[in-house]
Amino acid sequence: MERLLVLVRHGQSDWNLKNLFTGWKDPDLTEQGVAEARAAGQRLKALGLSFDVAFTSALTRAQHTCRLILEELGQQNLTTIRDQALNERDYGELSGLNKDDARKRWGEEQVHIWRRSYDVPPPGGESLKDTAARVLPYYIGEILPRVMRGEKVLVAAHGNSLRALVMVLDRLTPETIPTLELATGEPLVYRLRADTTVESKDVLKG
Ligand SMILES: O=C(O)[C@H](O)COP(=O)(O)O
Repeated sequence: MERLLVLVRHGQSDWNLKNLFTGWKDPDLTEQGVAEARAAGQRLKALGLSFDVAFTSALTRAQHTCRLILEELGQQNLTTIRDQALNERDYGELSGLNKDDARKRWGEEQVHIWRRSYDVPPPGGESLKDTAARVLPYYIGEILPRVMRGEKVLVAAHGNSLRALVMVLDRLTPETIPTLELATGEPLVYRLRADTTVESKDVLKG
């Protein structure tokens, strides 16, 4: 039985383009982001993949990405489950600030720690550990059981909500997680074993 799980970070958003911390703010995709999402769908289609269910967050950029991928696959009517458990990390007081301005104000190193460390939250926001504490129970309770039943599952979400998931799938540690970067619109195709661990991982680059 195939146990297929595909993770995709949304395409470029308006605030990615403007270099702003986004978090739970809700900008839509840019034109480039739309093209990235469609290209992701095309790459999945080229591999002959299709899905039985899709999951996305409560935020527009991820939902839009999910819709465009499904459109490219000819699966626009597929059951799509939205849940804020899959939302981007809450960036707290950084939300809406320019990332370069933040580096000038707090220093390169501090901003990098907020963005990429495992357990240091940005002011008023969520660390990756906090994000994992909502993403992983949702994965275990809602997503993984479907994968294990043989349903082919698409998850369209965010840089940090997916980093929390990839950390577990790829067995990264608090020490190695800071180097993990997820590109926009680049599907990660996982196949799982019967014991839920990863049998294979393919990154569909453009
Ligand atoms: O929320 C954001 O600002 C981005 O989507 C992800 O930000 P990061 O690259 O700082 O993790």
